[in-house]
Amino acid sequence: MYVVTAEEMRELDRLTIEQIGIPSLVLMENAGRAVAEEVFRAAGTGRTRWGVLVGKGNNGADGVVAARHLQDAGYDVQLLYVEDPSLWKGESAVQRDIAVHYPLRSEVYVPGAVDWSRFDGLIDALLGTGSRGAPRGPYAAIIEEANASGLPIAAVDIPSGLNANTGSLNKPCIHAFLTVALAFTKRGLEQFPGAEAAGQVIVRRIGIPGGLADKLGVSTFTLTAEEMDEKQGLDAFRKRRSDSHKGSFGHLLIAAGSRTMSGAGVLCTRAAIHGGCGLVTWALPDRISGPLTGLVPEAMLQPMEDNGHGGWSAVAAEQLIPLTEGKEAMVLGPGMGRWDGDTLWMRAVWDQTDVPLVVDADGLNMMASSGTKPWPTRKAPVILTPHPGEMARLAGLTTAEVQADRIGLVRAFAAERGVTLVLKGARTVIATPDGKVYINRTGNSGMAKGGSGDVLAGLIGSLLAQGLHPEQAAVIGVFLHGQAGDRAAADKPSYALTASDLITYL
Ligand SMILES: NC(=O)C1=CN([C@@H]2O[C@H](COP(=O)(O)OP(=O)(O)OC[C@H]3O[C@@H](n4cnc5c(N)ncnc54)[C@H](OP(=O)(O)O)[C@@H]3O)[C@@H](O)[C@H]2O)[C@@H](O)CC1
Ligand SMILES: Nc1ncnc2c1ncn2[C@@H]1O[C@H](COP(=O)(O)OP(=O)(O)O)[C@@H](O)[C@H]1O
Ligand SMILES: [K+]
Repeated sequence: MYVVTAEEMRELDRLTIEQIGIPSLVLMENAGRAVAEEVFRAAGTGRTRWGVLVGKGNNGADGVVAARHLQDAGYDVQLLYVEDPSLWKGESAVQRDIAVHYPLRSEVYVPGAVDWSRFDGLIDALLGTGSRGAPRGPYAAIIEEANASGLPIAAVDIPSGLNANTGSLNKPCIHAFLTVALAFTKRGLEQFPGAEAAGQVIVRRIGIPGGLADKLGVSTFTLTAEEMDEKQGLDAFRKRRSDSHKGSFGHLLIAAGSRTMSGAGVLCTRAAIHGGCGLVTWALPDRISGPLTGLVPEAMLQPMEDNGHGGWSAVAAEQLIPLTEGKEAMVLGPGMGRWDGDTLWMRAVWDQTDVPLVVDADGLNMMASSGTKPWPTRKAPVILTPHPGEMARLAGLTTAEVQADRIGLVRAFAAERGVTLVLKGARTVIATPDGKVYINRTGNSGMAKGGSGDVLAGLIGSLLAQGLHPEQAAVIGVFLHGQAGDRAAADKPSYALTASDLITYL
């Protein structure tokens, strides 16, 4: 499903009106009716007294249309114009005049003078994709009063105050239980905290052809079931040929684990096996290999030169590099720890191997320690799987700066570095080197626990080793990882979920 920016949405509106010839008022009528239908579906015949907060732009005009349809359905509707509508122009003025003749009841908002107990719910038609910066003047005041009223709020297109492109919230911002996104969902509705402020997001067609988004070059998508099956080939990938053997499904090398973080290696290796690859070799410091023998009986262990404390510092890059021969992919980083000179070590592995590579955790930190100058593009593909803290180190930003515009950041970073980038956290985003971005919707907060990321790295490595394209491996890996979390959370309380459960439910 396409995900658009405010600018893309305006362009899609314009193309539909000017090139296809659908009048703007028709789109508006479709939009307002769709909002009314969704509010009616949510509120039923129990909550029938609705206040509609109307701004002066097209978002407000959509709200007036919705008010008409709700009144027709038997609701008791009241328009609250945020400013005196007598000066309004264009389609807002058209809708205002229709409201007079319809008639709809209306009043002009006076701060502090609204008796909110008159309503069972509110429709937020204050600001949409034409909004700039934090809501000002009476817009700010009415948003604060509406939130404080405790009434359920349904937002038209986006909650007013939301940054439609990033998902960050201006002060104040409407907190809705339902958002009816018109024509396409917006980036800001798909990333937190915007996703929280939006409540349930329902996308309704309003007459803008879906194919127009493709023509315009919209390249951000949510991972729906359709996207997974038809475009990413999830179903096809899951079917294993009857005459296959372990050699058919690739051999993965994992460099992971050290004395205090041996579990990271265990989880990564187990996840790789459950992810379907034929053979897994786990390289680990010699001292910890003894105690771990048998913990993952399906994997082959490759004990490495030990630093005397179960760490990696004594392993020369030249000892790891030959192990990549005959392997279809490598995962490097989970639980490896850090040591003096590890950045150069990592750089040697980067330069001197030609297996597809998944870099996670300490592998990412080793890269970040060399500064923000991009490393040369490898011959074989690279997938980086940072959480926001690791991403901040890689990009030379603060974590807050990373989170402020996750989609914009990953798209630019993946293109600049020529890598596939998986920025983890609720609504993980995946960017490809050629400019596509996918937003994942599976997963839950039960997965916010140490070890979940190690499982993801092993799973993505497993898919790469099976020959999937890096884009497919990253997208399918993230989707299945979250789906496993959701299946586990359906069987037990999410607080009790463990990283090991993710593997069981893959
Ligand atoms: N045919 C179409 O185009 C279709 C459009 N559709 C609908 O239109 C919506 C977009 O409408 P839009 O472009 O008119 O902008 P909108 O979000 O209503 O508000 C802009 C107004 O608010 C003001 N304003 C801005 N920022 C502000 C702030 N921070 N604080 C206070 N005021 C602020 C700004 O005034 P200004 O500051 O410029 O004087 C301007 O007048 C879209 O989300 C969808 O619902 C659908 O019906 C489908 C067909
Ligand atoms: N609230 C959440 N909703 C969905 N997924 C989550 C949530 N919190 C964490 N996750 C997922 O769990 C994993 C955690 O990875 P990471 O932070 O690297 O943990 P660790 O390094 O401890 O294994 C990521 O895939 C992340 O997207
Ligand atoms: K709105």
